[in-house]
Amino acid sequence: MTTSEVLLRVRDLAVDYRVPGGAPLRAVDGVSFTVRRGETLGLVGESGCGKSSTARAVMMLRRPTGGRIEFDGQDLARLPARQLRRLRPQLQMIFQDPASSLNPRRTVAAIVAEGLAAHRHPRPWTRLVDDALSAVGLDPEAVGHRRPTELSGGQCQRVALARALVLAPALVVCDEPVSALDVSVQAQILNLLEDTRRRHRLSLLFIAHDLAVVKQVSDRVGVMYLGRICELAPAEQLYRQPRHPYTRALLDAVPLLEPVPPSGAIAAPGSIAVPGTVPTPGTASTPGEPPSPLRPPSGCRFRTRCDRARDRCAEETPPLHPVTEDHQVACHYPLPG
Ligand SMILES: Nc1ncnc2c1ncn2[C@@H]1O[C@H](COP(=O)(O)OP(=O)(O)OP(=O)(O)O)[C@@H](O)[C@H]1O
Repeated sequence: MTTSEVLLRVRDLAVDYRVPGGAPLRAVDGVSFTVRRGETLGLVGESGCGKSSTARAVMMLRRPTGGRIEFDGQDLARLPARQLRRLRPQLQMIFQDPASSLNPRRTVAAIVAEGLAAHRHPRPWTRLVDDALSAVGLDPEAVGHRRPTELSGGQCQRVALARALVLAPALVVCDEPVSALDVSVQAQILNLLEDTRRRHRLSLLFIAHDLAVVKQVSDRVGVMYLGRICELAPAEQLYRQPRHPYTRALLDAVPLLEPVPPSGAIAAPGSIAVPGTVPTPGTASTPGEPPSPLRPPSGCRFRTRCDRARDRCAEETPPLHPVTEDHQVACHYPLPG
């Protein structure tokens, strides 16, 4: 992969939180990945594994404790404040709960213009705001003067995306962008994100706990467990042939989407309704709860829940290493390929 293909390179990222009495909580520990230009990288894992902390660090909303975040070749943590401010429009984020991330007292048009004002974009803004709203499938005439409380959850997430797009970003970090939405609306927003990525040649860092959702939009997927990436691979490969026992357990525990058989089955309640697909329930589940990040297990962090664990897993931390080109696994005893 050449440097020019990579838009974001995260190296050995660490994020700590202060907690009362004792050592800090390390929420992200040695995470490395790249996001290529025009690519969607999915990050998936159970609640508390460090996905949002990674996202906030990439956005420099929280200063990393260690490691590097290189955006277009520049290390964000070491950039002078003025240069970081100049880069900001290129890095945008959309959040889980669209309604609460939008100011309820402002009109939709004013919300979409917020970034233009913050970055002192020369006026007039009307055309840019209207174009951004149209790009996310909203009629500027119909919604521009409304307030978020008058809109549905799906419409609010479209407004949040328009607010990001109006600044012509190169990277949009999406932190659980559909998990607060109704199932039928989720599919529309995922399709919109995919369509927007293609049309604007955006890179997306797409974070979700739902494997089916991540599968639908991602080119490559990183699986996180207790602050670390345990597997990183092209989406199709990861879902077809996971090599880490944790990824296998996650996949076995959830319904995923498969092509509809010729007879045309109906999607089960609670699944994502994507035309031409139907969920296939798995059998196994991930045993037990993840350990606390305050006291992670020695060696491999997954070993306390892994039925393949041996002595070595408690003694040595498995590094993320390639098992095939583009497919990396952090496991001493990966599943057969
Ligand atoms: N501000 C904070 N102070 C202390 N601990 C925190 C803080 N934010 C997150 N954590 C802890 O850091 C760990 C990682 O949290 P994070 O929110 O990044 O995970 P996540 O995978 O995004 O989970 P979720 O999907 O539930 O948000 C968790 O143990 C969490 O309790």
